[in-house]
Amino acid sequence: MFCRTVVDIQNDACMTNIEGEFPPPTLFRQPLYALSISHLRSLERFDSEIVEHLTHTFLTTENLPIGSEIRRLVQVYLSDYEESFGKINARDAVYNKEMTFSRHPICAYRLTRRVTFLLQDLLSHELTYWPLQKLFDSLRHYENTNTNFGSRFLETVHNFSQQGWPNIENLETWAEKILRLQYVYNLEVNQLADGWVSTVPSNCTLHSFHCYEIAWVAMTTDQFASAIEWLELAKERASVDQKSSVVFIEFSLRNAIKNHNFGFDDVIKMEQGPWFFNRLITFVPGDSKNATKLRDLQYKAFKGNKQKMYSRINYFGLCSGDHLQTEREKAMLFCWNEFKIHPSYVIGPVKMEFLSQHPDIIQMYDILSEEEMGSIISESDDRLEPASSTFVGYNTASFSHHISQTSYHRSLVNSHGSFSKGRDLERKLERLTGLVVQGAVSEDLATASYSAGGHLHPHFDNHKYSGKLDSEKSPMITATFYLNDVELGGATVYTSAGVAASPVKGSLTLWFNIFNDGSVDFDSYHGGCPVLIGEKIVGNVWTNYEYQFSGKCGLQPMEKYRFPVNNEYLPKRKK
Ligand SMILES: O=C(O)CCC(=O)C(=O)O
Ligand SMILES: [Fe+2]
Repeated sequence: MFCRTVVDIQNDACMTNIEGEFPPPTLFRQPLYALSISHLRSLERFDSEIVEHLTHTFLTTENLPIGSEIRRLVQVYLSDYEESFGKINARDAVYNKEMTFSRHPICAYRLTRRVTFLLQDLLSHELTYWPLQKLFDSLRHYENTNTNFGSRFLETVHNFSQQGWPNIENLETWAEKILRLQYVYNLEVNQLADGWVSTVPSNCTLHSFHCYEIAWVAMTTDQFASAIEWLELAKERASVDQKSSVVFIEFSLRNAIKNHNFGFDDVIKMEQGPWFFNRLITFVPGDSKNATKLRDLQYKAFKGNKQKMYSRINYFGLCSGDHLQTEREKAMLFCWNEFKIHPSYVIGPVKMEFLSQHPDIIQMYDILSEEEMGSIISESDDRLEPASSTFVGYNTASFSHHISQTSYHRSLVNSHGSFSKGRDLERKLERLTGLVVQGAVSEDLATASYSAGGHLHPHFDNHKYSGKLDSEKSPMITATFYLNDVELGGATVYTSAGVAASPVKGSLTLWFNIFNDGSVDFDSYHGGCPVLIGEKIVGNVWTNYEYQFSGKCGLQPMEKYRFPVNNEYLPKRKK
């Protein structure tokens, strides 16, 4: 449960059930406003249409008498919208704008919140507190309904309601995503709240109560250091914006500090979760600002360590642009034109690059056509579903923390099934690898789509149906196709190999998940970094081992597969 303001949270009714005012419309399928960029875009379009209606009605004062509650609620909605445009007039904003809120995590948070809370306030007033369900039933007769806003407004609301209403869970997921961006990329809370995402500014800022709400989600997912930081910021902002109770925030802050200190252990601190500070926090105001986050200490101490337990640490660094390969490893990397791998490339070679040698991780560029990418993306849109833990092998990833359990598969959506261009991709992969890819050998092409804040924790690609890591069922090779340009963030990182692949549209990365004896190679451990701005859509093809090489073995166990360069295997690296 997520209350809208600090003032509300002090109110018992809010604690019981804010959703009680509007029981969730069970009739409608749950939309994915926090996960799917296309759903989010439709929310943004709806918001913009609402603003158009409201500004229009606003001009006719007799519909909204000065001093009336309905006028106040309209004003609240419009000024919330205007704020996201740097205070320009809503009427101008709505005509000038492109779809920009959906790309940006703070704007998307504000957008989702505006429709979830502010529009519902408005509707509940306008429509005399009917539960939404009833409202929608009655809207079938909206032609005869006389409202302040006119029947076209209700038509817009009605049409949107067919696809489902945003709810508190969507908003919590946005808060989780903002927390994840902060945590992985080590962003400053006050910069985020000023609308900055890494180096990119925006007009979408956060008030004291927004900061409080984010802190609340941090607390419920045990991210103590972040909870304390967001509460400190909420307190600072409340004393300026006067929009929430400083006393109440202080109360929550004491609570967060108590919880932090209760879980913190000085003796084993370097083994503790990175969501603590490096020492106990006192109740002296601002004390946490002089403490260091364990995340930072641990990163300094353990980065580049190839053991699995440090994969999370490497993930932070690689996502943030650090290179964790040694100078020797880097010296072995290069690009080349590959024309010998298949006769079809003799005249038009493929541009290839070693991102890592030993383990071989390759990126190949300009592999997909616009038509192929467009077709796959549009087909994915029709069958989005939140990623399930079995599909992407989450159960093999190491995590011991609530943050991962809850937000793990709440940050991206998958689409599977048969794609009309799926066979084309398989055929290309056969030419590029010499492996049999078509038919039962591979999983069907599956896409994963991430909106801002979406990520995939480091993991092995094990077979989607096997509960445990099983070499016979592990894909031998993974090909990840990048189907769009990501504005910022969203690299694929290999936490043991210490390298990141940029999601370049039309390219693919290719790597081996197993050794030549079929056992799993830990160097294949990888994850998808959170998207900072924009969206990321990838297509994965997993080609299995058992069909390719049953009965074959290498001269030695646990040898890595190699990728030839114009038909020649490069000399092995000396240990
Ligand atoms: O999105 C990425 O960068 C990686 C995707 C991936 O590893 C997976 O879907 O298993
Ligand atoms: Fe993967």
